[in-house]
Amino acid sequence: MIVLDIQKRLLSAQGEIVLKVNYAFKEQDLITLFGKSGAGKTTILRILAGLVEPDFGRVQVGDTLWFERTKGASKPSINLPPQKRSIGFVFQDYALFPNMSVEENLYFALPKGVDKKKVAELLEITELQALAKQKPNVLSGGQQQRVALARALVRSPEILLLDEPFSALDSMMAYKLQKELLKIHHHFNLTTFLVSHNFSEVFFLSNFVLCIEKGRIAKQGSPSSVFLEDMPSGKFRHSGVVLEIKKSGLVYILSVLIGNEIAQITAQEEEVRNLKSGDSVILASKAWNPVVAQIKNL
Ligand SMILES: Nc1ncnc2c1ncn2[C@@H]1O[C@H](COP(=O)(O)OP(=O)(O)OP(=O)(O)O)[C@@H](O)[C@H]1O
Repeated sequence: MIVLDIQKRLLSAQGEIVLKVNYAFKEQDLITLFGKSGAGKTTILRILAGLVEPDFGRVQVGDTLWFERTKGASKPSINLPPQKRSIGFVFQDYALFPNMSVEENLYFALPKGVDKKKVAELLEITELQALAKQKPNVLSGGQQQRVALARALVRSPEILLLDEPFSALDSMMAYKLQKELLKIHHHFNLTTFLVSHNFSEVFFLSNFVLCIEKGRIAKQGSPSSVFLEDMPSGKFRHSGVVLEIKKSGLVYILSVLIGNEIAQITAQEEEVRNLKSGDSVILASKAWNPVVAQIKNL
């Protein structure tokens, strides 16, 4: 279990909010932190990493306390520094060293005494061997992201923290890397915390979602239990994003992007009345007919 039982006062543009999280996460889950901008998602990652100190509370990983400070105490009784926490993280801007090659970026993160084979293994699993001698500035965004991911894994962390790692990538590249992330998550038995705003990403990757609203847990559970209440059930169910809604005679033709594929279905006026391009939807089947339902943002 990873226990996060913390409180921290945050200063937001709307004034002060209190980040208050008390949850025991299952190890080896892929957990998405979901919520509006400013809700406190990144701060949760930073508290886990030891980069931000809660006002009081406890962070415990398995039997080890990483942080503990009782309410009213003048200082924490335990506060492991980031380098002592078994954590790897990848932020949106990748933060690679521009003057070092791909493999040098990885060697730099390798702890003393660890076999250099670890770097070779990670270059192989992230399919970066051919680019090992290149500098980051000649790599595509997706390749740089893969280097950042490989570097985060050099210290064999138990926990991987990802702050919107796919948001700067086009949808094809993001999908490819998401598949790779799943492979890595299982291969290294990681517990992964991912901050994401993207529904297809949440459904494709995570088995647990924590919705944060103004610093509090608003909802938690599997992606379908959190986002698909009152949604149609059916033999197939895919989440996607509406690209286009066109009227064709008495019905509407809806183009929906699901992963990298565009699906076109016919829909009735009542199904599309409140929909617009960019909305997230679920496509399902009811008595062999496709139906569409909007996913409501929290
Ligand atoms: N160390 C800190 N002390 C006080 N306030 C902070 C601290 N770090 C962040 N904040 C504030 O807390 C609020 C939540 O920030 P955070 O980055 O966690 O939000 P978020 O949910 O990740 O948002 P986004 O999706 O926009 O990245 C922000 O208003 C921020 O200014």
